[in-house]
Amino acid sequence: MQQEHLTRKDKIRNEKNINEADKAFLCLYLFTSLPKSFMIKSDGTNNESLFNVNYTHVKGERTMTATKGLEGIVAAASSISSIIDGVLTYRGIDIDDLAANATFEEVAYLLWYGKLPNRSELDGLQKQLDQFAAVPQGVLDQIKLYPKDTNSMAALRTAVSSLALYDASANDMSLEANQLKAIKLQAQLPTVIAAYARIREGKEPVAPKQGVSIAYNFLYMLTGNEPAEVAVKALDQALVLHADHELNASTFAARVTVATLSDIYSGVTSAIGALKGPLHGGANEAVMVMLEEIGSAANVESFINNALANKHKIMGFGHRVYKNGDPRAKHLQKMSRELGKLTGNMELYEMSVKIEELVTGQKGLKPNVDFYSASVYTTLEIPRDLFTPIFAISRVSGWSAHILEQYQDNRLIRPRADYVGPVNAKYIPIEQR
Ligand SMILES: CC(=O)SCCNC(=O)CCNC(=O)[C@H](O)C(C)(C)COP(=O)(O)OP(=O)(O)OC[C@H]1O[C@@H](n2cnc3c(N)ncnc32)[C@H](O)[C@@H]1OP(=O)(O)O
Ligand SMILES: O=C([O-])CC(=O)C(=O)O
Repeated sequence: MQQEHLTRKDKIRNEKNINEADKAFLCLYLFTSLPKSFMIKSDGTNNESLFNVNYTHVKGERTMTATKGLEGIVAAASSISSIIDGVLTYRGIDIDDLAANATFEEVAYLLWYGKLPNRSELDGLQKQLDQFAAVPQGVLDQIKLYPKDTNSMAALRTAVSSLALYDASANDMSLEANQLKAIKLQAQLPTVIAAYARIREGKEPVAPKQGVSIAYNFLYMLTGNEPAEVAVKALDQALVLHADHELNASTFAARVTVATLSDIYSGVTSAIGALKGPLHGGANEAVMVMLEEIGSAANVESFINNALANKHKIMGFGHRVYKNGDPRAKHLQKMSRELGKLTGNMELYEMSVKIEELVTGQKGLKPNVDFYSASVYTTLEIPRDLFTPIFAISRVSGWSAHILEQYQDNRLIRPRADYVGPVNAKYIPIEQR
């Protein structure tokens, strides 16, 4: 076995380009055979740097130079979603195909079970979602006690953590129990968010409806009214587009948490905390803050020129992995345009297009998934601070699929730090400091 590893490793080392199978192999090889936090580049090019780890010696112990932000580090093998040459797939199916044809429930099933559901499997999932969608009264009572100005993602993080307290199977680590908890979380997140949004306005939560899609139910529970078909369709497609994204920061956080063999609620709570930040999921709300600050299409040019000249980040642009554009953004752009036309208000869409022209023209940065989702959700009359919670409604499918995958072949995730602090320091008694 060791010989086989070495032969393949040497083959890869000598090639100019390595393929995905080789990359996956290398990842496994490196994690099982070499010093455990060995680094490789993930850009597909083989070169000396593939094996070029900068070692330093601290007290005889070999440590490595850190890669800031873990850029290019392959930290897990996964069969859930892939980004290869700028193409995103869920279980091998192109996101463009799924965005055009799949419902969010089909996608969630695909992520959890590795295949598209047949009719009876999809019906079975719908029954389970119906069964679990109601949230324990204890959780609703707690939400009523949250300060009215609580940050929406902080509220979601706390509520999801407390869902565990009402689930007798929270610490059951069997595969069956964890699969069921994944469905439970998927069913309950929309209910929690809609309830929170109503409670803070002094309204009673609306109970979930049975036999309808997650997109429909969320809009229904939020407003108490039957949502328009076009709104349900747009939200459903947005949920499809946000469902999973390989080892993004929140999914990685979830995997790190459960790799200690902690429970699925802890993993999802960690993930919500990571998604909240404006460099990740929180960017969709930050885009809307920017659009509101700009105010109208006439102000776009001066605002963007000024922001770029002052080296401010433009929210919703740039991406760690996609350098030639996020394949999800074009779907959201189209949705933004169509919803604008339907509602007869193209202002946000036109502002967004103008921003894109300027930022791409001047910086070469392309919009990511968060950019056009801001105008889409606003046109759907969703409050700005629910954009990131909506991301979580979708991404909990991916988080839980990754958590299940992590449990299947678990190893504690514990990298090393490159120590750059003082050495040979001595304790100084307090009276001498
Ligand atoms: C669902 C998601 O999480 S998608 C990402 C959502 N986040 C955002 O939209 C926030 C805005 N974007 C960003 O902050 C970044 O592009 C990130 C966090 C997404 C990726 O960050 P990194 O891979 O670390 O790229 P990094 O921040 O090093 O950027 C490289 C260069 O591009 C610049 N840059 C990157 N993004 C932007 C941006 N949105 N606006 C202006 N400049 C930018 C950086 O300032 C940096 O310039 P420099 O080399 O002159 O210093
Ligand atoms: O992958 C990332 O770094 C961020 C992202 O686009 C996502 O989570 O959808």
